[in-house]
Amino acid sequence: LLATATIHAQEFRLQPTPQNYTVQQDDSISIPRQYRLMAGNSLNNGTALPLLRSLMPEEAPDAAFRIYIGTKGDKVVSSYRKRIPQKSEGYFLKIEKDRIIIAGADERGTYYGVQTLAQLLTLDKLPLAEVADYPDVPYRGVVEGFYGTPWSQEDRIRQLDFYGRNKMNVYLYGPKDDPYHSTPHWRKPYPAQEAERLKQLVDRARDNNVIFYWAIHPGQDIRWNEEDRELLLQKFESMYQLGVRGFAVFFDDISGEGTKADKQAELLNYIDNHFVQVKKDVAPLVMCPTEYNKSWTKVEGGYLTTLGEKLNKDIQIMWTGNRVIATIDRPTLDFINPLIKRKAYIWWNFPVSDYVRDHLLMGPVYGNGLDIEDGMSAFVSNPMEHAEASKISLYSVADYTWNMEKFDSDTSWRHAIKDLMPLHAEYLETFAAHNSDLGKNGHGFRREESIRLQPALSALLKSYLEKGEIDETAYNQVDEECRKIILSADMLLASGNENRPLIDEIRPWLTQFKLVGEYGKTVLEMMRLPQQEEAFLPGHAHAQALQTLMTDNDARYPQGVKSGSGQLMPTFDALFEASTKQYNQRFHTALNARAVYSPYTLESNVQQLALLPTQQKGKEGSIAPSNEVILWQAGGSLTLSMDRPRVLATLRIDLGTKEEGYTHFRLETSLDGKTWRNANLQSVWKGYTMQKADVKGQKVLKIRLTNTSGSEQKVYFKAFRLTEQE
Ligand SMILES: CNC(=O)C[C@@H]1[C@H](O)[C@H](O)[C@@H](CO)N1CCCc1ccc(F)cc1
Repeated sequence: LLATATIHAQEFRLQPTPQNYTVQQDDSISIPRQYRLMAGNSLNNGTALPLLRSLMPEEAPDAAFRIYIGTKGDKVVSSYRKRIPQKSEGYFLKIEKDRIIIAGADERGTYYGVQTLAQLLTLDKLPLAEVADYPDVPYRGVVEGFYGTPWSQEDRIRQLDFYGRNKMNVYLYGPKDDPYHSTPHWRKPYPAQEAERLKQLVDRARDNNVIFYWAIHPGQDIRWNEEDRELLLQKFESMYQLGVRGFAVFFDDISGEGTKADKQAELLNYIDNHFVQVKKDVAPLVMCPTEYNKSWTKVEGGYLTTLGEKLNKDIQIMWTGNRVIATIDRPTLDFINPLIKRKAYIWWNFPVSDYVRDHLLMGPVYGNGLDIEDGMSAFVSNPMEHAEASKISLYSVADYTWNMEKFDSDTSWRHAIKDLMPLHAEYLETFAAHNSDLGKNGHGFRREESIRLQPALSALLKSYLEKGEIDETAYNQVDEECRKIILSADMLLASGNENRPLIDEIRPWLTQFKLVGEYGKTVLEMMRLPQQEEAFLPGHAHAQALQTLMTDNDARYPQGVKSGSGQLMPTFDALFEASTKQYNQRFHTALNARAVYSPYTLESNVQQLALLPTQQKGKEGSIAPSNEVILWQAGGSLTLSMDRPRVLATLRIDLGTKEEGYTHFRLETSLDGKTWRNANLQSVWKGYTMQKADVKGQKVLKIRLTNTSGSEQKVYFKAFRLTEQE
C-alpha cells in the first residue's frame, strides 16, 4: 500500500482538470486533525457541509486551524469575494498554513470546492494550493437511455456518487426498456416498491448535487388529446411527489402520430407553462426530438425548424450529432443550433453498446472538438448497460466537459483506469487497450484498438505473408504482449474485492481475453513450425480448439463475446491461415486453413444488414440478429449463400412485424444462383409471428429475401435461422 501511495503522489492530478490550479512547490502542511469551522448560513440545507464533515470529522471550537466555507455573499468569505470566479458553479479554494477557504459562486460551486479538497486530502500532506475553478459546459452528465437491461439500483447509487466526485450535475433516467418510462405503462404511476427505489435515487442524487431528471417516452402511442396530456402531467406530478425536480420528454425511435413537430411543441409548451414554470423549483424542461441526428433530418420537411420556432426558449433540445453515433465538432453545432434557435443539448451515443452487445467499449474518449464549449447547453453520455465498465468513458466525459481546452484523451483515460482499480491499474489498462473497437456495425462507428501494439502486429504479418519470414523484433513484442494479456486476465479475475461489480460485469470478456492471449501464443508457435511435419500438428489442433472456445462461449451473445476483435484477432487468424497453408503446401495435406469457418456468406444492399455476421452450430445456420430497427429500402435484398448446395429442413424468419408485414417481402431459393424459385412464407404463431418457409427437402445454394412492397419498410431483424437435413 505504501508503494501505491507513493505512485499516487507522483501521478496525482485533480479530476476534472481545474481551470486554474497553483501549488507552492516547496511547502505543504500536515492534514489538520482538528479545526474550527466558520460556515456561511447559506449552506444550512445544502450538501457541501455534510461532505466536508465526512472528510474532516474533528471540529473543535478552540482549534487554531480554521476552515472558512461559504457562498458569495456570506460574511465568512466576504474578504475572498473577488477571488470567486464569476461563473455558475465556480469556486475558490485556498489552503494556507493556518486555514482553508472554500468560497463558491453558488451552492453547487461550494460543494465542488469541497470535492476538490477531498482529492487533495488523499495526499499524505496538504499542498499550499490555490484553485479558481468553474465548468465550461453548463449541464454535464449521463442519460441512461439505452436498450437492454436497465441499470440496477446498486449500479445507479454508485453512479450518482461517481457523478458527485467527478462534478457531473445531471442524470437523466430514461431506460428504453422500463415499461413505466415508455409504452405501455407511461401513463401509470410506478408500483410502490419501484417508486420507493426511485425516491432513494432522487435523495442520493441530491446528496451528490446531481439534478435527477425523470424522462417519459410516450410517442409510440400518445394521442394528441386532453386526456393523454393530463395523464402525462399526472405522471410528472407523481414523480414530483417522489422528489424529482427535472423532467424530460423523449420522442426518439417512434413512428406514426407521435412524430408530429407541432403537436410535440404544443404539448411541451403546455407542460412548461402549466407545470415547470408553476412549480418554480424545477430544472429546465428537456426534450429529445424524433429527428435527433442530421442523417435522419430533412431540413425542408420543417420538423426541426418547427420545434425551433414554436418551443419556449428555455426548453432544451437534444441532439446526437451528424449521425446516430457520432463525435461532436464545430460543423455539427453550426448545422443544428441555427435550426433549433438555441444551443443543442448534446446526447452523445458513447459508450452505449446496445447495438454491439458482444463488445465492451473501454477505450479513450476522443474525436469531439476541443473548442466547442460555447456551442452546447449540455453534453450527456448514453453509456453501456455495464455501469461500472462505462466509468472509464464517463470519467473522461466529466473531464472533457468541465475543462475542454485542457482535455487530454490519453491522460484522462489512464487516470480513469487508476480511479476504477488503483491496485490493478496496469492490468485493467492492458485489458481496456485491447477492448475498445466495436467491430462492424450498422452505424459504421469504429474506435482505435491495441494502438501501441499495432506497428508490431502489422510488421509481423507483413513480413510473414510477403516473405514467409519472421520479423524477430515484432515477434517478440507480440509474444510479450500475449504473456501480459494472459497475466492481466488472471490478475483481474482474481482481483477479489477491489472492484467486484466491475469484474462481475466484464467476466465473460476477461475469460475471452485470456483465450485471445493463448491463441496468440499458439499461433506464434505455429509460425515457427510449418516445416516440421509432426511438431506442427498439436499446435494446429490447439489453435482450432481455442477458436471453438472463443466462438460459442456465452449463451447471451449469439456469436460469443468479442475481445481483441479490432487488431489482435484479425492478425492471429491471418497468421493461423498463412502458417497452415504453408504446411499444407509443404506436406500435401488438407488441414483446415480457415480460422473463422462458416459455410454461409451474407450479401445485402440493406446497409444495416450487410455487416451482420453469419454463424454455424452443427446443423443450424443463422445470420446474427440485430438489435435495432432496420430501414429496409424498396427493392433491397439479402442473400445467404452456401459454400456448396445443401438440403434444407427448416427456415425461420422473424422481422418483428405483424402478419401483413411479411406480404411486403418475397422469399426465393436458387440452386445455381441464376434461376430462382419462390418459396412462400407461411405464418407460424409462436407467441409472435414467425415465418416458416416450406423449403423442407429442397436443395439450395442461395436464399434471397427482397422488399417487394415498393416502399421502405422499418422492421427488426430478430431471426434468420435455417436447419439442414441430417
Ligand atoms: C437519441 N436517441 C437514441 O439514440 C435512440 C437509441 C437508443 O438511445 C440507443 O441506446 C441508441 C444507440 O443504439 N439509439 C439507437 C437508435 C437506433 C435506431 C436505428 C434505426 C432505426 F430505424 C431506429 C433506431
